[in-house]
Amino acid sequence: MLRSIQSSLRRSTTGASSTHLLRRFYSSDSAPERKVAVLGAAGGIGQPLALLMKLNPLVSKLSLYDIAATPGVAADISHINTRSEVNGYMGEDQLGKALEGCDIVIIPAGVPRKPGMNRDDLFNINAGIVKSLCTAIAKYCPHALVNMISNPVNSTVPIAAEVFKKAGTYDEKKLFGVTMLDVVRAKTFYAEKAKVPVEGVNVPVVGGHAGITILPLFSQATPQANNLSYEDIEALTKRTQDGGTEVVVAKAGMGSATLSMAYAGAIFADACLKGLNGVPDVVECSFVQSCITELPFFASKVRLGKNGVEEVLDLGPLSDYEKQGLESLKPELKSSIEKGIKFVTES
Ligand SMILES: NC(=O)c1ccc[n+]([C@@H]2O[C@H](COP(=O)([O-])OP(=O)(O)OC[C@H]3O[C@@H](n4cnc5c(N)ncnc54)[C@H](O)[C@@H]3O)[C@@H](O)[C@H]2O)c1
Ligand SMILES: O=C(O)C[C@H](O)C(=O)O
Repeated sequence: MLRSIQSSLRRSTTGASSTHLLRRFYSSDSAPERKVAVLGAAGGIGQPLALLMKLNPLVSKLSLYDIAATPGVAADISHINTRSEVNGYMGEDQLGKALEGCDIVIIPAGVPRKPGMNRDDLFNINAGIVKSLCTAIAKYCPHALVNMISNPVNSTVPIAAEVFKKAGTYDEKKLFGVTMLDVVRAKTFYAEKAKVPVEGVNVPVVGGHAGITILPLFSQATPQANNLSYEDIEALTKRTQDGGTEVVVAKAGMGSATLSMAYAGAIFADACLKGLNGVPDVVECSFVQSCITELPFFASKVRLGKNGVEEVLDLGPLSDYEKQGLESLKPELKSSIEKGIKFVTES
């Protein structure tokens, strides 16, 4: 069981050949030392994500930080028989220690949605949390890759960028909004509808991470299914855009996606680790600083390398339906980005 989770973590869009490469070059004995921190580690996402990162043989030190309950989570996870040393840190005065020497910082800290809310309704609380955590990152591990999970991602990523700019540490190659859950959902929904095994499916998802800003590119899905109508594609697009709300409604006041998010976050962090370690051709979708549209941040396929973002890949050929979706999402995404920027520049 443990081995099969580990081997699925080793798999990425690069597929079986990278699994083979990793086995050859990055067994836990020869993998470089990598410290990964999870901020918000005692939360609904934080706990299963910490567990999955503990199972990742590319991690040598796992640092679990939260404002409450981390000693218990860390003690529990530390008994698992894998490579990494686990340490728990609780409260602001331990944040520096949690971050020192980090290669990757994953941030799922902040409040989740309740039914009837949209992601932007979380801005007032989460913007401040993200700002203070990023201020500490700039001070204690300015060279770390940052994987931002806290919502609204369309605004929290620009907030992080502005905090780092103010501190003089901003490197656009190292800041990632985690949109992997949209890809995970698009793959599942597409595989179900096209009746193909999900393991072999890939679907790029571009734009942002809220409602219509989430734009799955089913015209580029692999394998291409001939059995899907225009209406099927419309329905799949809508379901992917509303995937978060589907979970919020089903949880009925008990929060939003945690388990699937932990899975998605672990896959994305694993891809970042592989990139840092020099594994070639690691490509995943992420919300990053971008020139591929007129918007300063945009989610698209990104090639990961030793310094973080190696290349932001362009959108490729879009169907007319996707072209329309792209134009429709721009005003909302632009305003969420500007809201994040202003939160820091005007404070
Ligand atoms: N990017 C995505 O695809 C995606 C998916 C799901 C959820 N989310 C977002 O992730 C965030 C967390 O969701 P959750 O379900 O884990 O929430 P949760 O309430 O279960 O956990 C959040 C954790 O953050 C901690 N926290 C609060 N302030 C903190 C601070 N200053 N420093 C460190 N930790 C702090 C809390 O103590 C708590 O343990 C939410 O904003 C949610 O909307 C994003
Ligand atoms: O929907 C949410 O509020 C959480 C997250 O962004 C998701 O997509 O599941």
